[in-house]
Amino acid sequence: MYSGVVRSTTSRKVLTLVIIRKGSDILLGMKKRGFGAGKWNGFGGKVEPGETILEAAKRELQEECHLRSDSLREVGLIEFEFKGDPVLEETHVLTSDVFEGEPKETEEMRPQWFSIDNIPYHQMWLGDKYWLPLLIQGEQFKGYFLFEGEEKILNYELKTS
Ligand SMILES: Nc1nc2c([nH]c(=O)n2[C@H]2C[C@H](O)[C@@H](COP(=O)(O)OP(=O)(O)OP(=O)(O)O)O2)c(=O)[nH]1
Repeated sequence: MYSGVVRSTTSRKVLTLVIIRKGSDILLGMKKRGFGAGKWNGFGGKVEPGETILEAAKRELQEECHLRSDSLREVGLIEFEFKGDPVLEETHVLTSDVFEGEPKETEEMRPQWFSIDNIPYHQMWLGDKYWLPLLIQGEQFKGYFLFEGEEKILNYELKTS
């Protein structure tokens, strides 16, 4: 947690977010329902009790787009906070370019490959344009984003390690 940031959070939700790469493409999914619906995003969700981060990331990748990967690496950790919401979302970002299967649409996500030169940032979470380029460059990073609603960032911090 960063110094100097005043927090009023009382609990944490641990989440995963997987970005699969293939050459100069990344795989995103259009979220069809629930939190973040209508946005392109990586694949992920809540870590269930008794699961490791890695197990949860693999499970969500398979559930949401039918890809399997035994080579996911954690490269980023981002805390998302929403003003007025006491829950801090601790999001573990993992990536790999080794996977099995073909991306397949599910009830949750419609997957699509995007060139890294043509990422649809205008239809993604607002903070993604800050940290996703770091992942693409192969960097490891830690970040914090304070949102007001879904469409405004009040404050953010991002550093590479
Ligand atoms: N790219 C991006 N992803 C985000 C942001 N904030 C945020 O929670 N996410 C990710 C983390 C998770 O992968 C996902 C939210 O997970 P969730 O567990 O609430 O979604 P869900 O309702 O589909 O949950 P589940 O049932 O699949 O576990 O969105 C953000 O600002 N940018």
